[in-house]
Amino acid sequence: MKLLVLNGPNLNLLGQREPDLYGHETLADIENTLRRQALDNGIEIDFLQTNHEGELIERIHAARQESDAIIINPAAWSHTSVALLDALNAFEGQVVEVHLSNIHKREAFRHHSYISARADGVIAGLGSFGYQAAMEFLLR
Ligand SMILES: O=C(O)[C@@H]1C=C(O)[C@@H](O)[C@H](O)C1
Repeated sequence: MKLLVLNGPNLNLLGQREPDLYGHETLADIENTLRRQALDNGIEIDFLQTNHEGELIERIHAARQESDAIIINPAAWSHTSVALLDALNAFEGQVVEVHLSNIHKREAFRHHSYISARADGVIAGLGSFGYQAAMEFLLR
């Protein structure tokens, strides 16, 4: 399996940004944990974090030929982006949506995610374990 892990805007600040909500681990910490989990399970893994919506969309387009499954934390674009939903609707593999925080316990504008209309599974509020749980789901 070739797994693609995508992270949206401001997640490059993990560890510094609102740690009470998003934790103290850096994105590099999270990616390193996932890299080890992937190695232990014999799967290829690739990562992209971007603050540019078009770059994320174009990486999803490329994944149509390159990746078997996607784990995505769309961050704020969860709540705004039909374009990102449309890109994921053009991807035929499994998609798991991850949110570090429980978006349903937060501001009302975070309660809806456009991406959930495409996701095969949605994980929210488990912190960085959500990414690991998503990989376990895809490996089952
Ligand atoms: O919990 C998270 O990982 C999500 C991350 C963000 O940056 C927010 O904009 C989302 O609303 C929640």
